[in-house]
Amino acid sequence: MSKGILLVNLGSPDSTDVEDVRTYLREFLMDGKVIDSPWIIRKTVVELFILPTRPKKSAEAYKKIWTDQGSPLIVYSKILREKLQQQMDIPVGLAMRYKNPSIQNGIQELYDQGVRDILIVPLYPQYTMSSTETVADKVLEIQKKKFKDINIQFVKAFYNHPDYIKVLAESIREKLPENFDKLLFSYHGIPERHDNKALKAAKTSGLPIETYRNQCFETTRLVTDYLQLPEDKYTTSFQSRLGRDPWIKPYTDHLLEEFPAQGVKNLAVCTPAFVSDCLETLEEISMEGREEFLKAGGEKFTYIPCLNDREDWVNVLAKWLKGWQNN
Ligand SMILES: C=CC1=C(C)c2cc3[nH]c(cc4nc(cc5[nH]c(cc1n2)c(C)c5CCC(=O)O)C(CCC(=O)O)=C4C)c(C)c3C=C
Ligand SMILES: [Fe+2]
Ligand SMILES: [Fe+2]
Repeated sequence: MSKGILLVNLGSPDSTDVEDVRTYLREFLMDGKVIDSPWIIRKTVVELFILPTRPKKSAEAYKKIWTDQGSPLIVYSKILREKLQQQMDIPVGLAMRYKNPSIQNGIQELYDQGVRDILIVPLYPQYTMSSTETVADKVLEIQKKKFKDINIQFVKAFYNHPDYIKVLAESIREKLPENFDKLLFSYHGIPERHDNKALKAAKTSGLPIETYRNQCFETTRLVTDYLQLPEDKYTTSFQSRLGRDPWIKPYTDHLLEEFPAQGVKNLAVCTPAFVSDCLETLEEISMEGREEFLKAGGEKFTYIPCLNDREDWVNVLAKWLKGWQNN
């Protein structure tokens, strides 16, 4: 059977218009793996409490990072796809979980090229239900409805893969300033409830317990071991909270405010839950987070970019994908 690859990232609004942001947020937040309450409660919360006000605020944030080519997340994902395609002799497609280019179109384009065996690559190093799992759900739903004659496989979470750890660590080493006081690993947060669900499922299935929070701490441990950083030089936190439920701790914004009083004046921040720079890294961390830290008395803030289209990252992905292609 003819093989092909589909990279899948989260997705962005089609533009920074408030209406486009609203449509995007509706699709995103109505996903039962993102807001995991019964449909009627989710619908009420999203339509009555989030969508009337959040799109305007989010559109303003998107405007600050938008490029002539569009959303950074999509631009970086497209460049990554192009560079990977140059190294692969099977088709490589790109799709987004929410909005465009859609997963359905991504599969259709591969199908039209004769592909019947697809490897889905969710561009998330750590696994959780609101990222990797919802990609798998959507792909399988589309396969069942429209592409019954194709075979689908998924790349697993790669947060602890030595190849990934090496490129992440090297990307950090290149940007770490001399005499930094602390390196902060800030990961996208999730509600505590989501991790508790994962823990319960792991206990009943007898599988190893790998909550999202554990995977993030393990990423930090492996990278800092590689870089041989002493324990007082780094810490881990979680960003991007939404709503009133408790999210996994510690919270990035709290640490950024507390650091200067603890003597952390020269801070570097990396964001390893994201492989492509996006709203959450460029606006929330590199703009808002920087401002918060400096306002609290910090002196130097270094944002360390995501892997984006780094050559060593493209090479690692190509190596993994060629392994599957030749299998
Ligand atoms: C690491 C992957 C991600 C997980 C896990 C995740 C969970 C999650 N996110 C929200 C709510 C929002 N996230 C938003 C933006 C956003 N989230 C991720 C990745 C993960 N989210 C990315 C890459 C982005 C940036 C997208 C871009 O276009 O650049 C947003 C939208 C922006 C905003 O209004 O703030 C929301 C909302 C929840 C509720 C959640 C888990 C339950
Ligand atoms: Fe998110
Ligand atoms: Fe955010």
